[in-house]
Amino acid sequence: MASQIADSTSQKPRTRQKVRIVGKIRPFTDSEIDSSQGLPAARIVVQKLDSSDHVALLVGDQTSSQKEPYKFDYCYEQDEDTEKIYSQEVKPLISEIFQGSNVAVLAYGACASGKTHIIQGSNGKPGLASLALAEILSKGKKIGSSVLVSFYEIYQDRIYDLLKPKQEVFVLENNGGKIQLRGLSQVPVNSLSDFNILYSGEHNQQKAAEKHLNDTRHRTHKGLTIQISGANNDSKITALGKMMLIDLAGYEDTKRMPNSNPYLAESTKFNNKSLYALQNVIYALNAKEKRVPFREAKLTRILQDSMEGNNKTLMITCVNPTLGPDTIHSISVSSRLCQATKANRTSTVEGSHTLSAKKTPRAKFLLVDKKTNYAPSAEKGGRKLFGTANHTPKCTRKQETPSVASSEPVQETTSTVPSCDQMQKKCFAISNKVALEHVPEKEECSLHISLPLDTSMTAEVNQNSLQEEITFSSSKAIESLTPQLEYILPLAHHVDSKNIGGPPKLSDVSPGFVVSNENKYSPFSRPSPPISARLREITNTLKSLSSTPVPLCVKTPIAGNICYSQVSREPIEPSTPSITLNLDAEDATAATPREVYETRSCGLKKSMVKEYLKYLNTASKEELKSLNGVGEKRANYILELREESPEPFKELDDLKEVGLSAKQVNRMMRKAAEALFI
Ligand SMILES: Nc1ncnc2c1ncn2[C@@H]1O[C@H](COP(=O)(O)OP(=O)(O)OP(=O)(O)O)[C@@H](O)[C@H]1O
Repeated sequence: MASQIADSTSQKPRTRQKVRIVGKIRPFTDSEIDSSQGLPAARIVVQKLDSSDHVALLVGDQTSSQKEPYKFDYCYEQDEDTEKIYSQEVKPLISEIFQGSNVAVLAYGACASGKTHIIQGSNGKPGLASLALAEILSKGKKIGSSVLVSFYEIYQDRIYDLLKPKQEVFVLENNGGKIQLRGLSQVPVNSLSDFNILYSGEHNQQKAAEKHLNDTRHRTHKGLTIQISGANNDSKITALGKMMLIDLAGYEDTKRMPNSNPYLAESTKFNNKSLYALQNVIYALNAKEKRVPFREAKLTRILQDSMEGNNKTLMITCVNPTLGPDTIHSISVSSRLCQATKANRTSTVEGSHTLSAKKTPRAKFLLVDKKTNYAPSAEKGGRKLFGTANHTPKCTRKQETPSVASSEPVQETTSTVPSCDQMQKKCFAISNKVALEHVPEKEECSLHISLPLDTSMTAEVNQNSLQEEITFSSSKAIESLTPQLEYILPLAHHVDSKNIGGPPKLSDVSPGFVVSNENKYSPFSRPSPPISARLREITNTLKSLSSTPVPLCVKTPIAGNICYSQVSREPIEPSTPSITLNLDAEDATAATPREVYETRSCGLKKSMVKEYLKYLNTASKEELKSLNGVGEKRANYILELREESPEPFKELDDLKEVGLSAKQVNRMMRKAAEALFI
């Protein structure tokens, strides 16, 4: 092939991306040469871009009129063989796995672009798998570690063990977030010949040269995992790093496929969906996005622990020199992944690659398959309505999250309203004081206050610091703590309203009187009520903020020095913590009704989100289907996720895993909130 290497341009070297993307142009095959009656004309040119290895691929007419070429980290040309790719790209990664890192090597491209040849080898030439394994075995022997291999394929988004026929493999996430493949066999390998027997054994796929184009079984993703194990002092096997090599299924535009084989079209659709998912992951990693959508497909789930963190990934985009539309698509996608940044997430998708931009619709680059319920990306940079449930709440108006009832953008304003953080600190300060001080017995009385379910404050304070009693030693102390009490007392309303009809007022709190809550709730003592009921409770509390509190504190005379109350209350789910206050606190700071309102609203939003996520993590299929935006398929997928991980939804962002966009989540939560006011 005639290729030109042009001199470097003025372009600066690009920042190193997380996923390295190189191209490999395969040589023309005999049949291609035969059909063109001689060596076909070169239609692809590799141009060096800068002093680093970065290159541009000029394809077809672009050689003469190219404005923006397809950029790659590097590209191997037709005459460069797999050994060269191995020594330049893969061998340097092997030392990393001996230091505990994981590495993924992916062969991506259109059908017949040379992916299997690169990974598995063909025509007597070894592929990357054998070359890497030989090196790993030799290194491993030197340090006394052993090598285990697994071999699997992903067919229609299901994983099968290729070393154990018909054995399905399940991706699970343990409590520590580690990915585990249940049912996948790991076979110890001591020599390259052992490996070759396994690799080309009867369970293995057909070799590249023997593939039948109409065979659906060869259109699968095929993965090989080489795991290194060491022995620690207790002789327990300890896993070091691993290398995953994946021969991805070829990308094919299903619209161009003949209708004759519906099974083939179906499996191709699955393959493409998982390829989109993979592209989304690579894009997110290279653009250093906060959220990487590993859960979109089994393929990406498997790769998660080899791609995230400091692990390294190499993607080799195989290029068929005949340059069909699928090859152009693969080149275009790879180039964009290579240049992924947060800023060009949307702007580059339309791209200026005239040739591909028209033929590669934006949706495909955004890698969202709208028909799929499990592979959506919906990365639209949408505003979060509620923020995330497990973040420290921020009540100042400098937040990005509008209120439940309003979808108006939140203005950034300066305000004296304290944040939830500040309020929490106040409460911590109060409770800490109690722990330190002994109140003179004669003057003491107790105020037991249970906070409503999961206010922002209780979530943080409950488990560690709060006591069951608030003890007042004198009227002076009550005065000094007035601002805090104004904040805390209304919180008792949630519990108290059932029996005493309203929150205690400040005037009820005085030495010699007790306001108490005798209930001892445990959040785990009984099943949670339906989410609608719980949300209604939250809303009631919110409503109470806008109404004048009714003085309904129960006062009981002091018996001796011990203050107690006989207020009977129904236990209410979930547990509401009690707090202990000391009125001698000297560092009391002001809390205005506005502060109270801001703080509580923030807590309510957080509570609502938390309850909603808890519901998604525990509800039955039918219950899930009753939610706005959840149908049969999505409910099934949620159940599937719950099988893989005990608590798949930890924050609102996780709902994107089931194909909900930020906008949909926003709508979902708003609907839930609205329902409470009907
Ligand atoms: N570097 C190479 N040198 C010689 N022949 C090659 C090379 N790469 C690929 N080929 C040949 O090209 C043909 C297609 O290659 P291969 O089967 O590896 O493609 P593929 O991308 O894996 O295809 P599919 O997507 O259908 O699985 C094979 O006949 C293979 O032998």
